[in-house]
Amino acid sequence: MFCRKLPKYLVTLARSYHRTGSKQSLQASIAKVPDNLVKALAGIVGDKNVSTAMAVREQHGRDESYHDCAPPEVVAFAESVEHVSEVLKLCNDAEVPLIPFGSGTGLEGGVNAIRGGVCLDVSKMTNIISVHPEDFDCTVECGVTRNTLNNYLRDTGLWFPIDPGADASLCGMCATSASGTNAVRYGTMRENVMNLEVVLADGRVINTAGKDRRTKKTSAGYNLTNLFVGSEGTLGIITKATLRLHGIPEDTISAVCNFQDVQSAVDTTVQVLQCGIQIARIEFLDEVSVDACNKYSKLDMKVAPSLFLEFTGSPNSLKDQTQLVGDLVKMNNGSDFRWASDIEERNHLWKARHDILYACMALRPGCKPYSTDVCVPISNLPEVIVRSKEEIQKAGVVGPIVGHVGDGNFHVFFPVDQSNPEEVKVVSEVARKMAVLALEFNGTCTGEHGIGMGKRKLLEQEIGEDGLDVMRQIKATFDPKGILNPGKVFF
Ligand SMILES: Cc1cc2c(cc1C)N(C[C@H](O)[C@H](O)[C@H](O)COP(=O)(O)OP(=O)(O)OC[C@H]1O[C@@H](n3cnc4c(N)ncnc43)[C@H](O)[C@@H]1O)c1[nH]c(=O)[nH]c(=O)c1N2
Ligand SMILES: O=C(O)C(=O)Cc1ccccc1
Ligand SMILES: [Mn+2]
Repeated sequence: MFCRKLPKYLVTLARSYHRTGSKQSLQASIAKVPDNLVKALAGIVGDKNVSTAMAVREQHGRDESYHDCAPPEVVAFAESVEHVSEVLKLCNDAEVPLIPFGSGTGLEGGVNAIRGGVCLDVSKMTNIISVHPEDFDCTVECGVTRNTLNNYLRDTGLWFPIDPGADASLCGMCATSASGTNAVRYGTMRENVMNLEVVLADGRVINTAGKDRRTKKTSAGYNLTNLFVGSEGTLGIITKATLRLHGIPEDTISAVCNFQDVQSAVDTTVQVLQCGIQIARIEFLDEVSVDACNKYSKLDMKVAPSLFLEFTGSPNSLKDQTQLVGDLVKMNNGSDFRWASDIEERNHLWKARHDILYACMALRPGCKPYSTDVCVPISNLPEVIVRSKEEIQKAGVVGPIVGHVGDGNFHVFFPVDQSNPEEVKVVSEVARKMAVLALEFNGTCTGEHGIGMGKRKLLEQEIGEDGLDVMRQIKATFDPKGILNPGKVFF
């Protein structure tokens, strides 16, 4: 087993834990940020950019998931890469944890300061540095969100298609390797990032593909860019991203259709892909999700397992695609399509799909989302979804299913009352069983939300002990003192 010297704050933490043996004392002994470090932070980013106010700390101590809020000791707002570099040097020298914060929309507790320390909020770094329409690329600072970028690009005829429902920061999306409904057509962040500017734990600034490089392909050495994509703030702070852009399609049509059972909806999806149809989006909703969606987004869809689809291209190609998919739907005893071709109707449909997390939360007001995120090879998807649904029913819990089924990726939303440990336990057990099932079917426990706090145990099962050791060695190379987002990805 790979081993390294514990950082100072962890030694104190471990000692105190062993003395009293309780979780409470573990929390109470979380690293304190000394006053002189708070002053030094203010010296770097300015007084107005440092806060120890409880409201600000609490805002930064949680994301949109069910994980308990763990506020950092202090929040600093960076306005430049120089700020980020100086703050990192300071925290690294003092061996104080540092947690990057993008826009806090994550779903795995990535920003929760479970070991205290400094939260570095990068949302004020919002420059769009360059757009090269002729090369289909752009470079943005870390705080730019995907909607801001797409509004900026409007007149160029280009867009950045990766769309987690939330208006997340683009570098937060790099950090979690996000995707969403468009991934079936455009890939995930991994396929759409060309270069990253990253500040390392010791304050050095690197460009993962070399300064100012923005090529569609490279075979120059190791793929550092993709090492940082999905690193969840544990290897460095991403301060700039060079991203691939795409042309806005000529024509778009959306549609909804429904099926008698889950199996037929998912079988249709698999057949669409196996026929090589270049579908733009194909999303599955089970009957519980459709019901939640109807109520929350004022739709009147039939309450049945359904597919939301989108086709893009020239008028002729749209005709061919829709005809072929229509035939496949009929073959699987699906209903006729309900088409949405005008832009308002389409936007309403996709807004409803993107709001599904909130629609599910409205099923049990006051509850927080405990969500699963398994992804399997497409041919294994029907069996994994059907068996997961059986597990949910056996446990007697509410668990609407939505899926980016074209990627073999789906979510179950369990609304949980965080203050009821018994309920959290039941739900965690169903979620664990589902993840193990996905692993048995050659899948992953997380297609797009990341490991964060909730899936650390599953990572070992997925990657294996030796694989995890290599990951720890990489972590130790980039962050020898273990200050960057400690307790995430690994225990
Ligand atoms: C309603 C809704 C719907 C969805 C989702 C959320 C919500 C609220 N998500 C999840 C979420 O939007 C996604 O994980 C984003 O990539 C998070 O980006 P933030 O900027 O909010 O990162 P956030 O601030 O939440 O941080 C996430 C992690 O990245 C790290 N981090 C943030 N900025 C960093 C930086 N500049 N450098 C290094 N590390 C950094 C943080 O430390 C943390 O570990 C999602 N996701 C998805 O993939 N597909 C989906 O379909 C959806 N759907
Ligand atoms: O909407 C999505 O695709 C998400 O990733 C968020 C989510 C997670 C779990 C259930 C519903 C929505
Ligand atoms: Mn999703």
